[in-house]
Amino acid sequence: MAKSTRRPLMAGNWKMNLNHLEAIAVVQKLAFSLTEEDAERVEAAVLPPFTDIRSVQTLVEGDKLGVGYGAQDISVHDSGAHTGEISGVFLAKLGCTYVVVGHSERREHNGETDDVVAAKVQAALRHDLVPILCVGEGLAVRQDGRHVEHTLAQLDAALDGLSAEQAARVVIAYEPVWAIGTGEVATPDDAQEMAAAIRARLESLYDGDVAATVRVLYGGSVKSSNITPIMAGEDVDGALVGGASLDPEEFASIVRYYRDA
Ligand SMILES: O=C[C@H](O)COP(=O)(O)O
Repeated sequence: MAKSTRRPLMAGNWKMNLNHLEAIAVVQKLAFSLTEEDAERVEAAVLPPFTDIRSVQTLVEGDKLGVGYGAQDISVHDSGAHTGEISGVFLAKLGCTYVVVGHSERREHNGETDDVVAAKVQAALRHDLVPILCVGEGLAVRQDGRHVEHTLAQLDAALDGLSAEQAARVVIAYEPVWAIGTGEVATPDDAQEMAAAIRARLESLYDGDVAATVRVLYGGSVKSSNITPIMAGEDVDGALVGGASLDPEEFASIVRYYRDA
């Protein structure tokens, strides 16, 4: 299956930015900036803080906006005595399509191990949410030339025990940690190298169309000025965008990357 059969996804991870009122303004501006052609060619989604999701849902559903949405994290549990945790049951009820799992910030600052990440992938799938599974190496690993091995080990751990049908529903985001929020963007060749390695690993793990259908995103200092060459990679199907997704016009320009392709 060729790249052209996979619908590009531009997902904006707002991280801990924008309150629920600001979220409404940003989503309205984003939807206003996107044309019908943009929406047909590229899927655009925002991943706001939990406290914004209800507002985004009301706006998107009420005005039938062509913008998807999801959450930035999910509990491994479905209910019970887990203070501060957010269940996939609640996210599904709020109409979320996506949930970010295994972001490097959570791995590093919240102690999320490969086992926790795998449990979160399973929690997402249990509630029909699409996990955007983040994998990627830090600077020292890259400098040692072990970036492919490291990233594929994270991938193997996160997908452990999934059936082909489950794996086919996952979106994978390759995010080299050294390129996140630093302005240091991986080259288009770096992004393509890892996206191809991820797809080859899926091919070896699963029969059928899994490797050909799974979307592999790149994340790390993506902007409208660098997205088009990154998207030229045969195995790169979109981007997980942090800082640049907070500006609706800039994010809309990223969604419109194809106009410069
Ligand atoms: O989830 C998004 C990534 O961490 C990239 O963030 P950034 O675009 O601000 O570098």
